[in-house]
Amino acid sequence: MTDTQSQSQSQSQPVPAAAKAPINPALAPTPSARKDTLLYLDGVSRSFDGFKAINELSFVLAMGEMRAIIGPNGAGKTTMMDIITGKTRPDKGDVFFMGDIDLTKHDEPTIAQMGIGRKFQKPTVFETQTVADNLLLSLKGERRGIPALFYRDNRKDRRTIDGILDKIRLGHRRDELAAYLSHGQKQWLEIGMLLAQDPKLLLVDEPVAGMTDAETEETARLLREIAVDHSVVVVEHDMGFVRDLGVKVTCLHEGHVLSEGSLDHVSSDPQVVEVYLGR
Ligand SMILES: Nc1ncnc2c1ncn2[C@@H]1O[C@H](COP(=O)(O)OP(=O)(O)OP(=O)(O)O)[C@@H](O)[C@H]1O
Repeated sequence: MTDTQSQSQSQSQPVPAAAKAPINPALAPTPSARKDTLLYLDGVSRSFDGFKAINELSFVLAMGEMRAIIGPNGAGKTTMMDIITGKTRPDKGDVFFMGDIDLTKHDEPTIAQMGIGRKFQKPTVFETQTVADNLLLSLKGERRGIPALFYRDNRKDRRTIDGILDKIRLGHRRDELAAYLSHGQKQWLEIGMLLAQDPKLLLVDEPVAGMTDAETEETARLLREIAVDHSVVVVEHDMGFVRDLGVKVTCLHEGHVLSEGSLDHVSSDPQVVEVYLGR
């Protein structure tokens, strides 16, 4: 179904009560489409003490795509990320990475090594290390776990770190302790630490919470640049920022997809307005 079709459909039908919003089968992926996807979730459910945090969730991310996930508190956004990264096991459903890797069969460290990097809302940089050493400690490969003190720098790593520093707008702060960065710059450094692991997919949770307006705008630019050669899923409540990302949006509610499409389409969906944007 096209955006226009679903829009006109939602305009011509009465709006169901939000609490009883039906799971829309038109938003479910077709199994044959799985092989060309980076991320493929279908019929995924997960309960906590009988409460369905994720309920028949279907979600498909194309190779190279950046997607924004929105939705009210408790919609299941974090639990969905937890399921993708192996932190939480689904009770049922398919969760595939790169077409044929069944993520439900792997643990968290293995999934991270396979190329799914996650950034939590709160920055967790090493404050007592320099900006460059934070990146060095995050580089993928054999230096993992080697204290920076004993590590002999090499030209290739230095080039990689310089490239990341330029990208995350911190080249001029490379030798300063991370503790002296602003909140926004710490978020960029942590995004850089993800990039240092050379992930295929970045999951980024509320990156602009607590940022200044200027940092928020710069973060949208930064993620758009990163999305040129990475796939990205961004969870965010800041609609101005989501608009600046300029990507397809998925709105979750009660553990499943309520609406999906352009931001204009999703934000004019009466169900989304009722449960989220109109509040
Ligand atoms: N480990 C857990 N044990 C019990 N309930 C949980 C657990 N994890 C999540 N939940 C519940 O599942 C629901 C979905 O939570 P989740 O954190 O995924 O929502 P969210 O969309 O990320 O919300 P927010 O925007 O507030 O971060 C919530 O009602 C939450 O209380």
